[in-house]
Amino acid sequence: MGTRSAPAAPATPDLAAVAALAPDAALALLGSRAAGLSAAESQARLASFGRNGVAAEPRRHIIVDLLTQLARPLPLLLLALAGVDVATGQPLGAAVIGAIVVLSALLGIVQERRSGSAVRRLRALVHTTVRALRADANKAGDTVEVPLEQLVPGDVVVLSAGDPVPADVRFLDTNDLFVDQAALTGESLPVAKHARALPDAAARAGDAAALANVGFMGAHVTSGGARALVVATGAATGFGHVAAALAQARETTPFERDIDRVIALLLRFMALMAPLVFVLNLVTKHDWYEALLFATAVAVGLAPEMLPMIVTVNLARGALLLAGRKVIVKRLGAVQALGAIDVLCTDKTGTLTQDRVVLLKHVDIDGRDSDRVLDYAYLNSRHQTGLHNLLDKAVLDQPGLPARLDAGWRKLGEMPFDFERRRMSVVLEGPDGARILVCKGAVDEITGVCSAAERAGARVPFEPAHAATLGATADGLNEDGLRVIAIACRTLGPDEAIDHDPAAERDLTLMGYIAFFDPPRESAAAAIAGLRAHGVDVKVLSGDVPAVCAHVCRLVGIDATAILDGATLERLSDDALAQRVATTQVFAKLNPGQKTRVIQALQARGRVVGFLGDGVNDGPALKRADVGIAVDSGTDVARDAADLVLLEKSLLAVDEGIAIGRTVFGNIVKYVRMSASSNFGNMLSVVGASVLLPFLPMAPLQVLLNNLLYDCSQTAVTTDRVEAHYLAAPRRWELGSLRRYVLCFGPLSSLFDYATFALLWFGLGAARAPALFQSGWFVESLLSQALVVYVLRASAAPWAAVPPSRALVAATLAVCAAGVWLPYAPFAHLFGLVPLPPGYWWGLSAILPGYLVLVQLAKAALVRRFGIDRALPAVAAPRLDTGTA
Ligand SMILES: Nc1ncnc2c1ncn2[C@@H]1O[C@H](COP(=O)(O)OP(=O)(O)OP(=O)(O)O)[C@@H](O)[C@H]1O
Ligand SMILES: [Mg+2]
Repeated sequence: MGTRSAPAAPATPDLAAVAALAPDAALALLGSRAAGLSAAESQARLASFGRNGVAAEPRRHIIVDLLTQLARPLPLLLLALAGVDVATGQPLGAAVIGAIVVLSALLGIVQERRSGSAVRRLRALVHTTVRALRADANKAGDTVEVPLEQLVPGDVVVLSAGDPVPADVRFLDTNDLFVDQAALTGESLPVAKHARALPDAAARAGDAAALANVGFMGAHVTSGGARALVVATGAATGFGHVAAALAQARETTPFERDIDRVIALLLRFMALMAPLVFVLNLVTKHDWYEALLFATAVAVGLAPEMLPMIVTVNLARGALLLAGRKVIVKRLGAVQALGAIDVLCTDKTGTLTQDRVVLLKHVDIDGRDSDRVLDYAYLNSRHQTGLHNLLDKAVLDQPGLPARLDAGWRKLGEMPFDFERRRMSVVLEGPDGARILVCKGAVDEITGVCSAAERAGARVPFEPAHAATLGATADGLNEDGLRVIAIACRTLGPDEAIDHDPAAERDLTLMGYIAFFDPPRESAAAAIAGLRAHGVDVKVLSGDVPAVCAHVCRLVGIDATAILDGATLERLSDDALAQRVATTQVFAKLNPGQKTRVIQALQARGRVVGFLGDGVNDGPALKRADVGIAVDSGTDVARDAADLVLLEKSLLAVDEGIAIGRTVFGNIVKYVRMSASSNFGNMLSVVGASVLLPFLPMAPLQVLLNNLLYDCSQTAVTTDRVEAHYLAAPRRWELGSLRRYVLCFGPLSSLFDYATFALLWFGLGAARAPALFQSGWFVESLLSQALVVYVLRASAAPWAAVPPSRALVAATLAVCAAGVWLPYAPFAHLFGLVPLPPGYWWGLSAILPGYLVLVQLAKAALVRRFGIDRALPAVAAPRLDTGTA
């Protein structure tokens, strides 16, 4: 097969214009051909059109990163001051300021980059691929798996049920294609698509969603198949901006907003204090330049510049730990959110139950074995082109059937499955030429469209009188925990048209039932008990009937006494539903929209909700939940919508993941509390010293250096262990407890600063030696902040608490050693540091332990008075109803 020379990549054409063209003309317009692009063409186009992603973060050069870091008010101010230094003939000072500014920016960049690339590597493990035709493939019509992000306009892709529509596409040929574009247009039912030209498409350009021969990025194929031409990718897609907006909206979790609030709070504090420090020093020392320099340095010390970086590093560490448990993080914020969830909602099949469903029975309406029922079930599963789920697979796996039924039957039409109708039909022509509609689906949804039943070979009308006896068979199977699917048929009239209209599902004859054994996973009961022990409620959101849900729930230890079904839920107002979700653990017969409503109702009650699912019908719920968790073996739609992907289907991994998320959260809280209190303490000392002293209490450069060293040591907090109570229950951020913390430990640390001042001033004659005073405070401040971490990191006493991580110990030792050594370093004079007399060290050896002991006493008092940070309002423990597993 010859490949023509690569056509030039055209600009992205208008989708409506392409819709108006015949398939061949559409291919030509995009410079493509039916056999697809060649590998080289696709490469070239990828370079000019860019990746097919809405939120593609370009990899920036480190210099660009550095410049962005520096282009913020504080670094700019500092660099301006360095400029003043140069102008006033102090190049050394300028160099040191410059070095410190660049160093602290680099520290942030390096950490964030390391985290970023780790997360990107992990994400690459779960990317979605599409089958694309390659003009230069070995065999015409061969497809290659192409990562979704690498699709380009002109690519020809092959789509089938369960596939996401990977870009904006023009269908080239279709085979009973139905597409669900609810996420984009709000139509809840799948819409039929075809490949014919729509000459008037341009006139309806405003109503792109109505175009029946195009598919939109963000939709997915519910049934049938198609070959499609990629027209627009990435941000150029019609809904690219919508998707980008959605992605954006999703980025800020309550936790992230809390972090932003803390940052805003600290910035306000800084904005208040820095001018005050400037004025105080100006008034007392009459040197505006020194005062400005000092106030700026203080501002740098107070700026929460490291906080975003610490949060990112913490989350990335969590993501790596989760990867070790075979859980892949797609959105970094989800690590913390996973630790925060207090309800886990889960789908039933494949999560609580095993991946294998076994067909146990095929019976007529009276419960007698019937091969005819199985035959019809097989014909339906065999010819339907929607996703083959576990039920279809179990039917198709029946031995012996294919040989008997594969010959002689021809498919004429199909009414694909959807989660509103809960049934699907195929229209077939039998070996005898008769045309028959075969329908299978949920029992109520089938009997609703039946007017008769087959009993002992005869067709009996469907009268209310024996509706009860009819139901009894299905109910009996359900009671045994079997999933039941009803089978019904209708012979079509000779002139009855065949199309995709589900209205043809009427006047059916109920043939009987097929029943499946869907055993629970061995690990499910233990995992659910574990989740509950960790303060996480487990709720089941299923599309199946109440009886089957109840059966499975009993086996895995979920209380199923009160089951809310979809129809009842539909009648409840949002408020009423919010009431009901509190006491209900099991929700049955839900459609995808109702799964979402349950999650919203829980969120309205202030719950943090995780959702675990694997089906196409779980997509909206996965998006809506605070953390959407999909399984790798599930549908692409589910994996796309999820924040976390389980490589191994196991609830145990979720339970372990929650502990990791909580550790991350615990360490972030730890960092915020410690740095906020030490900042506050430093402020109290600086303000007092500014008023009392005739010189600056610490040279501006020393303030900067001190801050840099402390920040370095604090990054190791991300590796620390957290206390058991942090793991035991979900915790929420509490600004109240942060305030308490800061108001208690800030003044305490300041108290010991003043003790140091007194020692230096009265004991060591620093009144006439500013450099000695400044060096003395520099060392005390650094050591006390680095060491107090060991008291504040846990609510238990240091000797009783969980041991600190080795990295934290190493970082603290390094910083303390640096602090002791710096006054004696060969370059000490650059920072205005001078050697300290023995008297100072003696004094310090009393001040530091005194400080640590007092902090421990104060902390113990706080814990006694307010408890270890208040946990969430206790979740009413559900009654454990353990059946026999
Ligand atoms: N392949 C199928 N053929 C016919 N009917 C089906 C098929 N798949 C599902 N149904 C019907 O639709 C109902 C809802 O589908 P499904 O069980 O997949 O929903 P779900 O919410 O994912 O439930 P689960 O919690 O069991 O995973 C099923 O109980 C069944 O009655
Ligand atoms: Mg399911």
